[in-house]
Amino acid sequence: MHERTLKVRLSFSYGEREILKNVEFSAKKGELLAIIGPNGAGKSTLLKCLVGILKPQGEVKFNGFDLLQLKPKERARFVTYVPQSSVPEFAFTIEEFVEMGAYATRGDTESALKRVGLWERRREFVTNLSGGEYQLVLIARALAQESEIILLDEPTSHLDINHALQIMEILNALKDEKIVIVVMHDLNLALKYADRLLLLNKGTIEWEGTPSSLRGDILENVYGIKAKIVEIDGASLLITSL
Ligand SMILES: Nc1ncnc2c1ncn2[C@@H]1O[C@H](COP(=O)(O)OP(=O)(O)OP(=O)(O)O)[C@@H](O)[C@H]1O
Repeated sequence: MHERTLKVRLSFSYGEREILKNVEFSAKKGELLAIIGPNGAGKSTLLKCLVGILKPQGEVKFNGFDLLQLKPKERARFVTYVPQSSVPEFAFTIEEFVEMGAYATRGDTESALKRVGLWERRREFVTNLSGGEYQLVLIARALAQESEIILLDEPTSHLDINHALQIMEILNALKDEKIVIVVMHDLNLALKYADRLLLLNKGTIEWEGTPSSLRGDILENVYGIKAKIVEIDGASLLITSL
Protein backbone atom coordinates (compact mmCIF):
# COMPACT_ATOMS: atom_id res chain seq x y z
CA MET A 1 0.00 0.00 0.00
CA HIS A 2 1.19 3.49 -0.84
CA GLU A 3 0.92 5.98 1.96
CA ARG A 4 -1.75 8.59 1.24
CA THR A 5 0.68 11.47 1.46
CA LEU A 6 1.22 14.47 -0.73
CA LYS A 7 4.88 15.41 -1.07
CA VAL A 8 5.61 18.75 -2.66
CA ARG A 9 8.92 20.19 -3.80
CA LEU A 10 8.68 22.93 -6.37
CA SER A 11 9.76 26.31 -7.68
CA PHE A 12 7.86 28.65 -9.98
CA SER A 13 8.70 31.82 -11.93
CA TYR A 14 6.55 34.25 -13.87
CA GLY A 15 9.03 35.01 -16.66
CA GLU A 16 12.24 36.15 -14.98
CA ARG A 17 10.60 36.69 -11.63
CA GLU A 18 10.93 33.80 -9.22
CA ILE A 19 7.71 33.62 -7.18
CA LEU A 20 8.14 30.26 -5.37
CA LYS A 21 11.64 29.24 -4.33
CA ASN A 22 12.16 25.60 -3.39
CA VAL A 23 8.90 25.24 -1.54
CA GLU A 24 8.96 21.86 0.16
CA PHE A 25 6.30 20.34 2.40
CA SER A 26 4.07 17.33 2.81
CA ALA A 27 0.41 16.92 3.68
CA LYS A 28 -1.61 13.95 4.75
CA LYS A 29 -5.14 12.92 5.58
CA GLY A 30 -6.31 13.56 9.10
CA GLU A 31 -4.82 17.03 9.36
CA LEU A 32 -6.05 20.36 8.07
CA LEU A 33 -3.09 22.22 6.59
CA ALA A 34 -3.45 26.00 6.47
CA ILE A 35 -1.18 28.15 4.30
CA ILE A 36 -0.83 31.63 5.75
CA GLY A 37 1.33 34.59 4.78
CA PRO A 38 1.18 38.21 3.65
CA ASN A 39 -0.27 39.53 0.37
CA GLY A 40 1.92 38.59 -2.57
CA ALA A 41 3.75 35.82 -0.67
CA GLY A 42 2.82 33.29 -3.36
CA LYS A 43 -0.02 31.39 -1.66
CA SER A 44 -2.44 31.41 -4.62
CA THR A 45 0.44 30.68 -6.99
CA LEU A 46 1.31 27.63 -4.90
CA LEU A 47 -2.25 26.26 -5.07
CA LYS A 48 -2.36 26.87 -8.83
CA CYS A 49 0.90 24.93 -9.18
CA LEU A 50 -0.49 22.05 -7.13
CA VAL A 51 -3.63 21.79 -9.26
CA GLY A 52 -1.71 22.15 -12.53
CA ILE A 53 -3.04 25.53 -13.69
CA LEU A 54 0.57 26.72 -13.58
CA LYS A 55 3.55 24.57 -14.53
CA PRO A 56 6.23 24.63 -11.83
CA GLN A 57 9.62 23.00 -11.76
CA GLY A 58 9.80 20.13 -9.30
CA GLU A 59 7.35 17.47 -8.28
CA VAL A 60 4.00 16.99 -6.56
CA LYS A 61 3.98 13.37 -5.51
CA PHE A 62 0.86 11.57 -4.35
CA ASN A 63 0.92 7.83 -3.65
CA GLY A 64 4.35 7.73 -5.23
CA PHE A 65 3.53 9.25 -8.62
CA ASP A 66 3.96 12.79 -9.83
CA LEU A 67 0.66 14.64 -10.33
CA LEU A 68 2.45 17.18 -12.51
CA GLN A 69 3.03 14.45 -15.10
CA LEU A 70 -0.70 13.70 -15.47
CA LYS A 71 -2.99 15.17 -18.13
CA PRO A 72 -5.44 17.75 -16.68
CA LYS A 73 -8.43 15.39 -16.85
CA GLU A 74 -6.55 12.62 -15.07
CA ARG A 75 -5.28 15.06 -12.47
CA ALA A 76 -8.85 16.20 -11.76
CA ARG A 77 -9.57 12.76 -10.32
CA PHE A 78 -7.05 13.45 -7.60
CA VAL A 79 -7.09 17.18 -6.98
CA THR A 80 -9.95 19.65 -6.67
CA TYR A 81 -9.35 23.36 -6.47
CA VAL A 82 -11.75 25.92 -5.05
CA PRO A 83 -10.54 29.34 -6.27
CA GLN A 84 -11.16 32.73 -4.67
CA SER A 85 -14.67 33.42 -5.79
CA SER A 86 -17.07 35.99 -7.07
CA VAL A 87 -20.63 35.07 -8.01
CA PRO A 88 -20.77 33.85 -11.64
CA GLU A 89 -22.89 35.53 -14.30
CA PHE A 90 -24.30 32.48 -16.01
CA ALA A 91 -27.75 31.16 -15.30
CA PHE A 92 -27.33 27.63 -13.99
CA THR A 93 -29.23 26.25 -11.06
CA ILE A 94 -27.26 25.25 -7.99
CA GLU A 95 -27.80 21.58 -8.85
CA GLU A 96 -26.65 21.97 -12.47
CA PHE A 97 -23.60 23.92 -11.37
CA VAL A 98 -22.49 21.29 -8.85
CA GLU A 99 -23.10 18.52 -11.37
CA MET A 100 -20.81 20.24 -13.84
CA GLY A 101 -17.84 19.39 -11.62
CA ALA A 102 -15.59 16.85 -13.29
CA TYR A 103 -16.70 13.23 -12.73
CA ALA A 104 -19.58 14.22 -10.49
CA THR A 105 -22.55 11.84 -10.51
CA ARG A 106 -26.11 12.64 -9.48
CA GLY A 107 -25.64 10.80 -6.21
CA ASP A 108 -22.47 12.74 -5.46
CA THR A 109 -24.29 15.98 -6.18
CA GLU A 110 -27.12 15.17 -3.79
CA SER A 111 -24.88 14.22 -0.89
CA ALA A 112 -22.53 17.18 -1.50
CA LEU A 113 -25.43 19.67 -1.50
CA LYS A 114 -26.90 18.08 1.61
CA ARG A 115 -23.56 18.38 3.32
CA VAL A 116 -23.43 22.17 2.81
CA GLY A 117 -27.14 22.57 3.56
CA LEU A 118 -28.22 23.66 0.06
CA TRP A 119 -30.09 20.60 -1.22
CA GLU A 120 -33.52 22.17 -0.57
CA ARG A 121 -32.46 25.22 -2.59
CA ARG A 122 -30.98 23.28 -5.52
CA ARG A 123 -33.35 24.74 -8.13
CA GLU A 124 -32.35 28.34 -7.42
CA PHE A 125 -30.01 30.10 -9.83
CA VAL A 126 -26.43 30.61 -8.71
CA THR A 127 -26.58 34.19 -10.02
CA ASN A 128 -29.03 35.05 -7.23
CA LEU A 129 -26.85 33.81 -4.40
CA SER A 130 -24.91 35.92 -1.96
CA GLY A 131 -21.12 35.66 -1.97
CA GLY A 132 -21.19 33.36 1.04
CA GLU A 133 -23.87 31.09 -0.38
CA TYR A 134 -21.96 30.84 -3.64
CA GLN A 135 -18.86 29.87 -1.65
CA LEU A 136 -20.84 26.97 -0.20
CA VAL A 137 -21.89 25.94 -3.73
CA LEU A 138 -18.24 25.94 -4.85
CA ILE A 139 -17.36 23.73 -1.92
CA ALA A 140 -20.27 21.39 -2.74
CA ARG A 141 -19.00 21.17 -6.31
CA ALA A 142 -15.56 20.23 -5.04
CA LEU A 143 -17.05 17.62 -2.69
CA ALA A 144 -19.07 16.09 -5.55
CA GLN A 145 -15.85 15.46 -7.47
CA GLU A 146 -14.74 12.97 -4.85
CA SER A 147 -11.05 13.70 -5.35
CA GLU A 148 -8.53 12.78 -2.70
CA ILE A 149 -7.01 16.23 -2.35
CA ILE A 150 -8.95 19.48 -1.97
CA LEU A 151 -7.27 22.88 -2.21
CA LEU A 152 -9.18 26.00 -1.18
CA ASP A 153 -8.09 29.59 -1.69
CA GLU A 154 -9.48 31.79 1.09
CA PRO A 155 -12.85 30.01 1.32
CA THR A 156 -14.05 32.23 4.15
CA SER A 157 -13.01 35.60 2.72
CA HIS A 158 -16.54 36.87 1.93
CA LEU A 159 -18.29 35.18 4.81
CA ASP A 160 -19.80 36.39 8.04
CA ILE A 161 -18.45 34.69 11.14
CA ASN A 162 -21.31 32.20 11.28
CA HIS A 163 -20.80 31.04 7.68
CA ALA A 164 -17.01 31.13 8.10
CA LEU A 165 -17.28 28.79 11.08
CA GLN A 166 -19.69 26.54 9.14
CA ILE A 167 -17.21 26.23 6.27
CA MET A 168 -14.33 25.51 8.62
CA GLU A 169 -16.42 22.85 10.39
CA ILE A 170 -17.18 21.21 7.02
CA LEU A 171 -13.47 21.21 6.14
CA ASN A 172 -12.59 19.91 9.58
CA ALA A 173 -15.00 17.00 9.09
CA LEU A 174 -13.56 16.37 5.62
CA LYS A 175 -9.94 16.03 6.67
CA ASP A 176 -10.24 12.33 7.56
CA GLU A 177 -11.45 11.55 4.03
CA LYS A 178 -9.29 13.90 1.98
CA ILE A 179 -6.07 15.86 2.14
CA VAL A 180 -7.31 19.40 2.88
CA ILE A 181 -5.08 22.41 2.16
CA VAL A 182 -6.53 25.87 2.78
CA VAL A 183 -5.08 29.31 2.11
CA MET A 184 -6.27 31.55 4.95
CA HIS A 185 -5.88 35.22 5.82
CA ASP A 186 -7.87 35.06 9.02
CA LEU A 187 -5.13 34.00 11.44
CA ASN A 188 -7.51 33.45 14.33
CA LEU A 189 -9.57 31.02 12.26
CA ALA A 190 -6.34 29.34 11.16
CA LEU A 191 -5.21 29.02 14.79
CA LYS A 192 -8.57 27.54 15.71
CA TYR A 193 -8.92 24.98 12.92
CA ALA A 194 -5.54 24.15 11.40
CA ASP A 195 -3.63 21.13 12.61
CA ARG A 196 -0.54 22.50 10.94
CA LEU A 197 0.40 25.91 9.56
CA LEU A 198 2.72 26.76 6.68
CA LEU A 199 3.84 30.38 6.79
CA LEU A 200 4.77 31.48 3.29
CA ASN A 201 6.78 34.68 2.88
CA LYS A 202 8.36 36.00 -0.31
CA GLY A 203 8.01 32.65 -2.01
CA THR A 204 9.60 30.48 0.68
CA ILE A 205 8.33 28.64 3.73
CA GLU A 206 9.41 30.90 6.55
CA TRP A 207 7.99 28.75 9.33
CA GLU A 208 6.02 25.54 9.71
CA GLY A 209 4.39 24.07 12.80
CA THR A 210 1.31 23.50 14.91
CA PRO A 211 -0.88 26.43 15.98
CA SER A 212 0.22 25.98 19.59
CA SER A 213 3.88 26.39 18.62
CA LEU A 214 3.33 29.66 16.72
CA ARG A 215 4.76 32.70 18.52
CA GLY A 216 3.95 36.37 18.05
CA ASP A 217 7.49 37.33 17.05
CA ILE A 218 7.38 34.98 14.03
CA LEU A 219 4.33 36.87 12.75
CA GLU A 220 5.84 40.24 13.68
CA ASN A 221 8.81 39.70 11.39
CA VAL A 222 6.77 38.50 8.44
CA TYR A 223 3.79 40.87 8.61
CA GLY A 224 5.55 43.92 10.06
CA ILE A 225 3.13 44.17 12.98
CA LYS A 226 3.09 43.74 16.73
CA ALA A 227 1.54 40.40 17.60
CA LYS A 228 0.79 38.50 20.75
CA ILE A 229 -0.82 35.10 21.06
CA VAL A 230 -2.75 34.49 24.27
CA GLU A 231 -4.55 31.43 25.56
CA ILE A 232 -8.17 31.92 26.54
CA ASP A 233 -10.34 28.96 27.56
CA GLY A 234 -7.90 26.58 25.88
CA ALA A 235 -8.02 28.48 22.57
CA SER A 236 -5.22 30.56 21.03
CA LEU A 237 -6.14 34.15 20.30
CA LEU A 238 -4.01 36.52 18.26
CA ILE A 239 -3.92 40.17 19.33
CA THR A 240 -2.36 42.58 16.86
CA SER A 241 -1.44 46.22 16.38
CA LEU A 242 0.78 48.24 14.05
N1 LIG B 1 -0.10 36.35 -13.88
C1 LIG B 1 0.91 36.89 -13.20
N2 LIG B 1 1.98 37.43 -13.85
C2 LIG B 1 3.03 37.95 -13.16
N3 LIG B 1 3.11 37.99 -11.82
C3 LIG B 1 2.07 37.50 -11.13
C4 LIG B 1 0.92 36.91 -11.77
N4 LIG B 1 0.06 36.50 -10.81
C5 LIG B 1 0.65 36.80 -9.61
N5 LIG B 1 1.85 37.39 -9.82
C6 LIG B 1 2.76 37.83 -8.76
O1 LIG B 1 3.14 36.71 -7.98
C7 LIG B 1 3.28 37.11 -6.61
C8 LIG B 1 2.51 36.15 -5.74
O2 LIG B 1 1.12 36.28 -6.01
P1 LIG B 1 0.03 35.36 -5.30
O3 LIG B 1 -1.29 35.75 -5.85
O4 LIG B 1 0.44 33.95 -5.37
O5 LIG B 1 0.18 35.85 -3.79
P2 LIG B 1 -0.74 35.54 -2.55
O6 LIG B 1 0.17 35.14 -1.45
O7 LIG B 1 -1.81 34.60 -2.92
O8 LIG B 1 -1.31 36.98 -2.27
P3 LIG B 1 -2.75 37.48 -1.69
O9 LIG B 1 -2.71 37.17 -0.23
O10 LIG B 1 -2.69 38.93 -1.94
O11 LIG B 1 -3.84 36.78 -2.45
C9 LIG B 1 2.78 38.55 -6.51
O12 LIG B 1 3.87 39.41 -6.35
C10 LIG B 1 2.08 38.78 -7.82
O13 LIG B 1 2.29 40.11 -8.25
